[in-house]
Amino acid sequence: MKDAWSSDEIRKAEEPLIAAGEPLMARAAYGLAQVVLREVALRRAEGRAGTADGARQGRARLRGSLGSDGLPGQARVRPGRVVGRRTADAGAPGGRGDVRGAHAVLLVGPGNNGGDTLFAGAHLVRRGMTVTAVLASARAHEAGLAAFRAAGGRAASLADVRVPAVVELALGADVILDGLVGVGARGALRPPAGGLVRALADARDAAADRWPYTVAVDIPSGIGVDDGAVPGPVLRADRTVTFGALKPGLLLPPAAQTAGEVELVDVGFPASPASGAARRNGVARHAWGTTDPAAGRVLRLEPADVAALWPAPGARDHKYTRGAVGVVAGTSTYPGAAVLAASGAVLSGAGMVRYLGPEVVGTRVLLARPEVVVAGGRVQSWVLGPGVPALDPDDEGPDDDGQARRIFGALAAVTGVLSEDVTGGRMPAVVDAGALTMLEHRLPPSVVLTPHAGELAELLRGLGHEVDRTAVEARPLHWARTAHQATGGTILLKGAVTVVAGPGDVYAQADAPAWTATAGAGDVLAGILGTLLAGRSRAVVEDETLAARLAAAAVLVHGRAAARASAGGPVAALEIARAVPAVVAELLAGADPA
Ligand SMILES: NC(=O)C1=CN([C@@H]2O[C@H](COP(=O)(O)OP(=O)(O)OC[C@H]3O[C@@H](n4cnc5c(N)ncnc54)[C@H](O)[C@@H]3O)[C@@H](O)[C@H]2O)[C@@H](O)CC1
Ligand SMILES: Nc1ncnc2c1ncn2[C@@H]1O[C@H](COP(=O)(O)OP(=O)(O)O)[C@@H](O)[C@H]1O
Ligand SMILES: [K+]
Repeated sequence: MKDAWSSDEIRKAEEPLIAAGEPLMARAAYGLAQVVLREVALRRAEGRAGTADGARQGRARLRGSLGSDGLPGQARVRPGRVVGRRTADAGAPGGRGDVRGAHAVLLVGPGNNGGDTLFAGAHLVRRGMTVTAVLASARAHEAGLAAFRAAGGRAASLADVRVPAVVELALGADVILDGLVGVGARGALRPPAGGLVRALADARDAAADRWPYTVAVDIPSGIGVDDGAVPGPVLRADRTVTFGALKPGLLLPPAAQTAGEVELVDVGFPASPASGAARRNGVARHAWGTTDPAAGRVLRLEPADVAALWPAPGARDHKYTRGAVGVVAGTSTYPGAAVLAASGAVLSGAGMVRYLGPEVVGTRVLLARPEVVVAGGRVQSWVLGPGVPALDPDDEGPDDDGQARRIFGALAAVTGVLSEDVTGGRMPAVVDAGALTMLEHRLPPSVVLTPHAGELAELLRGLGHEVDRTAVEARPLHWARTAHQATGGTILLKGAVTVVAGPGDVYAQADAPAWTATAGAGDVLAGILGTLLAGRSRAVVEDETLAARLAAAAVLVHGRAAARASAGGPVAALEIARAVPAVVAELLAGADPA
């Protein structure tokens, strides 16, 4: 599990170590320099191994690895992907490659983030690189600047060289280090750093793959460290080298999409933040109800976590103990969603899937998945709403084949409004698509709402918030938490990075390739989640934080299945469902089904 520490927790971790004289900055700078040396050497070596044109190719390969649209990854790299922990002085794999003559440009701010960058720059100079530091403020870290100059680095003030000249300098470099601000940043980058970064970001967009490899120091300068916002200009990085612990903004959208691959340098922090034990004992729950973006941890599940959560059957299980999923999805106009949701549920291993809906749709579901029982009966979770039109209060007789009536009935049951005798009682549910417009009662956290940004904006508007899709995309964590507080339900906000917010920790999952953004993919996810909730139905009702964990697990499996089905190319929603069994098998076997 990836665990992000807030800027306050970073400070609290640093204080005793600095007081004890631990050389944190030296470790950070050394680790940063090793990564830069490794990446520069790697790209050079790749170029040299090529044709007679190798030298030129080598130079081209030193350039950034983002797509021409600027988004990291798209089909190639998952946004905000976090690569393994690396100790500052271990291995130094890049240390042995030839980097002589390569040119680095350092963007240096006034604080310790600039200090890290200058000390790292000194290492690069000593390894034979030509390094130019652009000092964006009147102040710079004194000892760092002295060490950099003593090593032979050149430093120029932004006030003297001006922004256009820095852009030219950057375009001619092999690698750029963004050390303007780190965890001490507050709000959008102010002038002159803000203007410099805006110009560099524009130049990066225009230059596309001719832009130099860009490394963010600790964080991409200008992101919201704790909430993942992008309040102003940010120079997107190919790689972020972060110190001591991950920061929430490196996991959360939209900031995570500016970080490239994230690499952690161990500077000697403890294994968990100082407040971690207290938070795990429920302080986050007490803090719940505030809009403090730092309340609750920001986590990312990894394959081993999902394997531990997955309700794999034992020898004594039978289909009823494993959980039946009730699916209310699709209408005669939109029958496909029913097939996709039911397939997602069946192929993730439900004991049984029951389908409730018009006969014509039930027939199609049976044709695709003969395992489905097209009849009512006891279930352990509901999947409500895929392919069901939104409720229109002005339309007296919606053309929904009675699906809204069925959904209202199930929602009354899962919220405890109807008695157990009639319906089976409180149980977990997935509320998707049209069912998101049918919420009448306060929800328990065992009900997981699965909107995309547009649907969440609509839901929030119905609750009196002035918000549109763009606003939700700008602050997904904030709006997911707001919706959780307003409805009581757990919110799974879909996107390239999916955010899950419930009564406790927040999950930010980045498992799917961009090809997943295709009609019907969300219906499959609803089915997968329905199976996970049914498999642990009672526990989900009893432990109010479990639904969010299972929701994050469903997102991981869905994303990995999409990646497998895509194999770098287009993917159809039903193929995502078909890839689920192999992904689950690999997870349970302890493998990483990347
Ligand atoms: N304290 C330490 O010994 C360590 C700190 N580390 C580094 O130190 C960083 C934190 O250092 P600092 O606390 O000095 O803070 P930063 O260097 O992150 O930034 C603070 C400086 O930036 C300015 N600033 C803040 N917000 C700004 C904005 N929106 N626009 C423009 N300027 C802004 C402030 O006026 C201040 O001068 C970490 O991110 C990390 O890189 C690492 O070296 C590990 C050890
Ligand atoms: N850019 C992206 N990269 C990766 N996954 C994405 C991206 N955009 C959307 N997704 C995922 O694709 C799925 C789309 O679901 P949704 O919008 O509900 O579609 P539908 O309702 O048609 O099934 C979600 O799982 C979402 O997280
Ligand atoms: K930075």
